[in-house]
Amino acid sequence: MTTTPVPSEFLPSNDNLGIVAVAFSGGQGKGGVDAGPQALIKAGLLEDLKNDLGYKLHYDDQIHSYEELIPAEDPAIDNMKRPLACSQVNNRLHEQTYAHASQGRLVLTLGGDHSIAIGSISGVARAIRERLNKPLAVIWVDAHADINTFETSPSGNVHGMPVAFLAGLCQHDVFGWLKEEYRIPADKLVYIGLRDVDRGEKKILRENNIKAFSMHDIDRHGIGKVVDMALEYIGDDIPIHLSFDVDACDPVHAPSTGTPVRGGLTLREGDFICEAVHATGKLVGMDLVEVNPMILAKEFGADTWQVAETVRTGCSLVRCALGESLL
Ligand SMILES: NC(=[NH2+])NCCC[C@H](N)C(=O)O
Ligand SMILES: [Mn+2]
Ligand SMILES: [Mn+2]
Repeated sequence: MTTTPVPSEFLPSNDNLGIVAVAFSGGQGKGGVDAGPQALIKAGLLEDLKNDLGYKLHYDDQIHSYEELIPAEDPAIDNMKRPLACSQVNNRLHEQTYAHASQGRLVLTLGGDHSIAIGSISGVARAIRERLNKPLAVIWVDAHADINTFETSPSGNVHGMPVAFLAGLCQHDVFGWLKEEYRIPADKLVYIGLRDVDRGEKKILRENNIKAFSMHDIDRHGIGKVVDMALEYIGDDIPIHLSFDVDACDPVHAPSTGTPVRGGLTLREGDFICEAVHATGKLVGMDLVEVNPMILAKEFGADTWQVAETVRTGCSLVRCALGESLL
């Protein structure tokens, strides 16, 4: 395969980092995931990025809850729960990540549930298309495929649907703002870490020939080979957005999340994926989502090791993707 590398002047200058903190939980039913960004920031993540990794941070010092965009009444439409909140928050977030990315900044979005990838990724994709005339590749690291359409979703939760909207596999008037040129091509999407995929999602993955590396593939080939294959599949000619759902990691490392699934990535496997993506030099955006400090706080109290460990895992993943090296 011959590919033209992305000209370096179009890639983010490696010291300018745009940050958007998104306290949104409406893509699913469990409260507390909106407290994720605050927990990550309180743990010192932004200081680490600034002081240890040397980034110039572009952060508005706000944890956005977008209250003004969330209607009091928001009944389900076509099986989508809280459709107006999900759409309006993502539309606003889209403008925020677009504003950073169009100025050549690498964009870090801290969630929040995974529905926010609709806004974060579409904003970056729009800027990349304008600046480079190229699509955006997405590496989606997750226990789940999040590719249900509103028709196939067993839960009606939008955090199980972002990829379907982003890849144009489903469209709905509620998300009418999500234009064609903000979307990502299904053949530049690759999954790592899948282990809990709904029946309807498997059909969508098969029918659209979407590249996916499950935990089974990681067991068989090892994480090094799987990441090599994923990066080779994308090719070296387009920028990458890394969308990391903390539940990709095993519940041993990330127990405080809304939909944990056993048999996941070790901390090192998660960190390795991030390090390898960083090493490509083509990372233009990252999401870190689904850290929910309340999940286990309810059961065991706020200061349990489970909450601290999940936050620590989230911070580690972000630092690795942004260039923390071992030596
Ligand atoms: N971002 C997540 N944690 N997604 C979990 C999705 C679970 C399930 N597949 C659903 O559609 O509801
Ligand atoms: Mn997940
Ligand atoms: Mn997810």
